[in-house]
Amino acid sequence: MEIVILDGVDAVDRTAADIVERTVRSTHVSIPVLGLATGSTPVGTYRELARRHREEGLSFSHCRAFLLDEYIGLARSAEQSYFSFIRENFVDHVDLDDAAVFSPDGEAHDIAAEAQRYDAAIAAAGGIDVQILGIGTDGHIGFNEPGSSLRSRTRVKTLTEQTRTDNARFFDSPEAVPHHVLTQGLGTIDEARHLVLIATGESKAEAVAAAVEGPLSAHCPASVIQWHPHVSVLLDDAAASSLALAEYYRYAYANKPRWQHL
Ligand SMILES: N[C@@H]1[C@@H](O)[C@H](O)[C@@H](COP(=O)(O)O)O[C@@H]1O
Repeated sequence: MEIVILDGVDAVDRTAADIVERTVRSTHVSIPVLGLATGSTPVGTYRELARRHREEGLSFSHCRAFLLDEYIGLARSAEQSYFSFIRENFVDHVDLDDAAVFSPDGEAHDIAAEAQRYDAAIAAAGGIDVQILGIGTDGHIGFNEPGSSLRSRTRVKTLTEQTRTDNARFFDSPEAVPHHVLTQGLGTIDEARHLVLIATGESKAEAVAAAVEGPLSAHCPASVIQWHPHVSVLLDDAAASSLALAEYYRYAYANKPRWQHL
């Protein structure tokens, strides 16, 4: 696990974009599979990737993408659905084929079957090469709320009131935020080959400290990243402000061997 404390949100966006770009341009991977997160944190990364597409010829036409999660009971066409969110904030601005962008169907009649189908689709694509992750203020990744099994697969979860309140800003009223979601499990996420967790702002500081320096525990689902062999945690100063070993992380990154990528 590498913890990188960067100078401002733009640097976080650029560094996350660098990692995605490296995967997309890799000659070792014929069909790069991207794991996309929603929420406001990765929007700057997506904007930077779209800029590189426009100005630097970065092409996503050979890529596939899988979303982490979706609300249950919200039409895909609703502007708050993650299906719509990822198109508005990323897919519509690059040359990624819309048909190559997959997300759990929160309107499926048989939601348990849909969850299994989604895990199988990720496996059939060869797994995810690079997974972007945000983090909720209660330590969730995807929509894996506290108490999520560390080896869970894609399934239904009930949102905490904290998450519903945090996400109310995207809806007309707090009551409109769905109670249930379909989310990749922590075990599903753990199978991605590279996890890139990004967090900015002071509101994420406690959750980041619990995820990175706390015990590996279902109480803080994001702590599952400690178990993974290739993790980059990209933070601004505010999101890093509760880390006990911040000084060491800065020192280690500043002295990183030049031949080593994130
Ligand atoms: N399901 C998403 C998560 O994937 C995201 O990480 C989290 C944080 O969102 P934000 O980046 O807006 O703080 O929000 C939602 O709950």
